[in-house]
Amino acid sequence: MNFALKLQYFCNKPALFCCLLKRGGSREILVRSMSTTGKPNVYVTRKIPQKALDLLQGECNVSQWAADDPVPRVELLKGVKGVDGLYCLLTDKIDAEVLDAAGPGLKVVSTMSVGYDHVSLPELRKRKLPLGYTPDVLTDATAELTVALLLTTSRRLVEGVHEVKSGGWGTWIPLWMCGSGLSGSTVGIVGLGRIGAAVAERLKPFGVSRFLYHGRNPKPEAAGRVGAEFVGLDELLSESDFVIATCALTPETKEMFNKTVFSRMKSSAIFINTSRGGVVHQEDLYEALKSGTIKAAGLDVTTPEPLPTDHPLLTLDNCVVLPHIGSATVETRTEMAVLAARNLLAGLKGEKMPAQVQL
Ligand SMILES: O=C(O)C(=O)CO
Repeated sequence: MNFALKLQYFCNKPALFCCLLKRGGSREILVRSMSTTGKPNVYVTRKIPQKALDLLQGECNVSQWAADDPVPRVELLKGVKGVDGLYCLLTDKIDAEVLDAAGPGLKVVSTMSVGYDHVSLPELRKRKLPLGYTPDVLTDATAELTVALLLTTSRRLVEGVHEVKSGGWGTWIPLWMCGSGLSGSTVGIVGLGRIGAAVAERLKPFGVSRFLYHGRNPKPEAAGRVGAEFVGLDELLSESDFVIATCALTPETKEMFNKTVFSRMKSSAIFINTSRGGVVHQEDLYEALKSGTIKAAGLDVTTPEPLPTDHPLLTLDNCVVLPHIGSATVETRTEMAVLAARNLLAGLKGEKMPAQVQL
């Protein structure tokens, strides 16, 4: 929607008073809608799918950073002032400062993501604030992308396409552009949660011979579906041909994939990360890829995001980097946005949310 349409759209809403501020470009527009109807006030930190916005606007007065770029911190701190509910994204750091800026009327925080490492749980606990998130609805899309990234990396698809376009494709050569196959391989999954288990189920038909997994606790039900063995991290690293990170980012997993961990993997190992960039020590990964300590890596997540275009990882042929698109199907992103809206609405009423984090 362009600026003029946006203005019209919000001003057409009954009982809403609109104020739009254009800040040097149509991508940075703050939409404020205020009402005297006694509905709860909520702040939405980004432009979100219309279906979710409609749900919120049906029951709330919505203020929104209606742009595709993340809300600047200073605007976030202003925008949350006095709201009852906060609808945020994984790019927004929700900490004591934001919660204090919102004030004592804040009843609920809802994030349009399954990961919630951007939200300070101790600060929520302190304030007895519930947190909504979006598990399940993105499992299939993220597992699908993980498999796609694994195959892209292991079969060197990006390099291959580049060779075709650049004239590097000469003739059929027996060992040219050879990668690694999944058939008969051992796959190690760090974090056999919903997404990790869905990845394993999708990889099984490729003829993987062994699945190993590591995490805080054994997951007998998910593991049973693919015959995965719960093992210590060292065993997983030394035995796996593919190491896949699908664990949450927590203080325990922060930068766990470091020099020591890479040195314990096979030199033929391929590392895939679709969880959070923060689980990887990126300088160590670069060294491991450059030196041949491991064979290749496929990353859907990095630190920071976006990864600067001059980042050393982007100079490597054996590293495939995607722009955090694990859950990026239209259906999935819409479902995530709607679930986050439903969570927020339930939290505002003091009801149990459809998907609430156990704090
Ligand atoms: O929901 C999340 O946590 C994501 O990373 C979206 O892809």
